[in-house]
Amino acid sequence: MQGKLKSLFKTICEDKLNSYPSAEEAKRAKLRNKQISKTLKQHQKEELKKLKILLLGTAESGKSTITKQMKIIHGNGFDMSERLEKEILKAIKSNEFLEHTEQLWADSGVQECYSRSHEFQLIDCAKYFLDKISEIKNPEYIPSDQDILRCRSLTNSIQHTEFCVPEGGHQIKFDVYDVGGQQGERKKWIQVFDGVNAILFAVDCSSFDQTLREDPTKNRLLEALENFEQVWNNRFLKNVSVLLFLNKIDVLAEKIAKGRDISELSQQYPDTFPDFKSFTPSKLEVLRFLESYPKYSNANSMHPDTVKTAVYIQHLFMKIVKGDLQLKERITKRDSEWHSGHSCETFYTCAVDTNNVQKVLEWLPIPYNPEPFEKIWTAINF
Ligand SMILES: Nc1nc2c(ncn2[C@@H]2O[C@H](COP(=O)(O)OP(=O)(O)OP(=O)(O)O)[C@@H](O)[C@H]2O)c(=O)[nH]1
Ligand SMILES: [Mg+2]
Repeated sequence: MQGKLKSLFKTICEDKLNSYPSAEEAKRAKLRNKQISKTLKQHQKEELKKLKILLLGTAESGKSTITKQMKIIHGNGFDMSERLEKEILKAIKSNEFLEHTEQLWADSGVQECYSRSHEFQLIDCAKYFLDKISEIKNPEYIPSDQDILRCRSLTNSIQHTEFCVPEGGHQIKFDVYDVGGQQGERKKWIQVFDGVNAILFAVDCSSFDQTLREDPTKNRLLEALENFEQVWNNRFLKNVSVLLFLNKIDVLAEKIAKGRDISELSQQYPDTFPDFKSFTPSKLEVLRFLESYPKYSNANSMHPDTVKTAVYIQHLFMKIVKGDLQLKERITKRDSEWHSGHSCETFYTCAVDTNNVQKVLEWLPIPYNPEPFEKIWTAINF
């Protein structure tokens, strides 16, 4: 018995001795600890310089096009393999197909049909590519940046893009999330709401006379307003500021020049769309618009109703921001105190125009700055 106790005591002592680290091991553990906390601190610092941007908005509003612009302006652009992978090249069936398409596009009946394209579903870029079939027919054809920007490809999963922008001696990392805007895609949006620094909400301003692809009974602009109302009043986004991109101003200008008129909506939905004819934008509002589009400053280059329509649409979105317009009964009414943690700034954009987007994006690192949006924007631009 005594012998057994003795050996047990010996085993315990040896185990205990083994469990204590040697001086050398303790030193190494301390060093490892130091390294880990250094890495953590470094990581925290990097996290601080990271901006998570969410691109939201209904389908075909231009979210993916803006992401492509970010890649061109701040990323590495598109390399040859990406260009050759583009849908444009996949869409070219054969030379014979292109010949027939070219002949059809030259037909007056088809042109007449195109002039009424707001009455059916046709992608925006159709005319752009049909006008350049002779170039696309060339076996040497390689899509240009503009061709890639015009190319339409529906987003049906959450797309993540990263790029860095130098700012004040350090790099700000942008984490951009592009989502699908069709009704069925929007339930996925909540997955990326966590830790968002800013929302970039895209609106197709030219869509006032079109209906949704996924629901032909629903007006596209009304859908965009309702969707924006949901985002602006979402409790998870209470402290997230919104950059509202009133997009496709070029398409809007073309439509107005052809005689399309937003006042038709006032007749259909008088509670949402106030009388357009009696609406007059202020001088400052016109100036703000022209600053984004200096080419329209020449009175001959733009129908006067273009700026009027763009500002009219901006007012509709601002009414939602101010709580003066409620579209969906089920959306909880929030007061100005509830909204005090975020703001909304609007921009008139043309997502396929790199200069225009660059001008707007130059301002993007600013949400990193603790100053409120309005103050900075006013100081820089007006
Ligand atoms: N002319 C013109 N075309 C635009 C503009 N913005 C986007 N487009 C075109 O509109 C089409 C749709 O744009 P996308 O960027 O794919 O739209 P999206 O919001 O990502 O759409 P979903 O992925 O379905 O949510 C593309 O063919 C773009 O080239 C614009 O400002 N002007
Ligand atoms: Mg998309």
